[in-house]
Amino acid sequence: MSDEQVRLGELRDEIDQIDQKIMELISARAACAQEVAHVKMTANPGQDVFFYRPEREAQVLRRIKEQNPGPLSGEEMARLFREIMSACLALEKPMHIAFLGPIGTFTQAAALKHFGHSVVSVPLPAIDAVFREVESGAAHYGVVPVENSTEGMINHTLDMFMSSPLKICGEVQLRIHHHLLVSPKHGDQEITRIYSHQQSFAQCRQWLDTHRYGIERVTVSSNAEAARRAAEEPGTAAIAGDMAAELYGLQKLANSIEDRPDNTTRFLIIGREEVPASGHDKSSILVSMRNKPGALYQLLEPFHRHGLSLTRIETRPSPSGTWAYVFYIDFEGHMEDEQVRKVLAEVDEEAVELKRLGSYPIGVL
Ligand SMILES: C=C(O[C@@H]1C=C(C(=O)O)C=C[C@H]1O)C(=O)O
Repeated sequence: MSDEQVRLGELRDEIDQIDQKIMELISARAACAQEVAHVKMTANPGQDVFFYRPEREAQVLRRIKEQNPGPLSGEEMARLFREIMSACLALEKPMHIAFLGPIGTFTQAAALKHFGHSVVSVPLPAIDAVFREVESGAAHYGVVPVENSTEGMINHTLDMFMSSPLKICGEVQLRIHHHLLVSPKHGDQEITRIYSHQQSFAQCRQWLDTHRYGIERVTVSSNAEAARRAAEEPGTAAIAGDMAAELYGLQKLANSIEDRPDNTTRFLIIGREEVPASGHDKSSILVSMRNKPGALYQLLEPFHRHGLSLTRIETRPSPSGTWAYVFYIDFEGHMEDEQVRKVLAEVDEEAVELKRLGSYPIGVL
C-alpha cells in the first residue's frame, strides 16, 4: 500500500467514527424534541397543542450561524440544522404546508427552504386558495410570494390581507435564477415560442430583448406550467428555475438569464396563530387614513419619533371607495415591544382602520 492509500484509510476510519457520533447526537436531539412535545401535551390536556414554534426555531438557527466555527459557512451549517429540526418535528406530526403551485414553483422551493423537507407540501392553484386552505385548517401554514426585488410587490397577496383573518408568521427570501430551458427529446429544433410566467418574463426582459428578440413570448400560469409545456411541445422553450427543470427533465440553453444578479423574491408564511417575540422581529400592518392633507405624514411621524425603522411601505386602492387608499407597512420590532405598542396606539387614534397582520422573526436562512 502506498503512503497515500494508508493515509486515506486512516482518514476514512476517522470519518466513520465521527458519523457514528453525529448519528448518536442527532438521535439524542430527536428524543429531546419528542420529550418537549410530550411535556407540551401533558401541560395542555385535550387541547390542540402547537408543536411548531417559529420564534424558537429562528433563535436556534441564529445561534448556529453566530457560533459556527467553520470551515463550513454559517448559511450552510444553518441549512443542515434546518433539516434536522424539520425531521425532529415531523416525528410528532408532519406539518401540511400549502403553497402557490403547481409543484416545481419557486414558492415550493421557498416553503422547503423555510420548513425543511420533512413537511407535506400541498400545491394550490392560486394565492387566495392558499389563504383558504390555511383558514379552514386543512393546512397548518401557507407560503405565498409578496415581493420581488426586480418587479416589486405581488398585489394579490397584499390585497388578500384586507379580508383574511390570517396572521403573518414568518418570511423567507429566495435568490431567483431563471434559465432558458428546452427538452433534450426535441433535439436542435429551432425555438419559435417561449413560455413563462409574467413575473419571470419581466425579470428577464433585457436578456430576452438582446438574445431572443422577436421570438413569441407566451404567458402561462406558472414557471412549472411553462416547463411542462416545453417538455411536450417541440420548437418551444421555457423560462423557469432549477426545480421545474429537474421535474420535467429539461436542459439549460442559457443559465441565470435574470437581468439583475441580485434578483430575489420574498415570501410570507401565513398561519392562524400569533408568533411570540424571537428577539429579532419584524411586524406588518394595514392602515387606512382619512383622505386629508398631511395624512401620510401623520401616519409615519410616530415611527420616526420612536425610532422604529420602516422596511417597506406600499399603497393599495381601498376596497371601500374610489381614490381611497390603504397603506401596507412593514417595520422592525415586535408588537409586544413597548415602543411598538406606543406607536400603534398613536396610529390607531388617527386611522380609520388599523389591522395588525402579525409580528414574525426576520428571515434567518
Ligand atoms: C423542541 C421544540 O419544538 C419544536 C422543535 C424544535 C427543534 O427541533 O429544535 C424547535 C421548535 C419547535 O418547532 C421546542 O419547542 O423547543
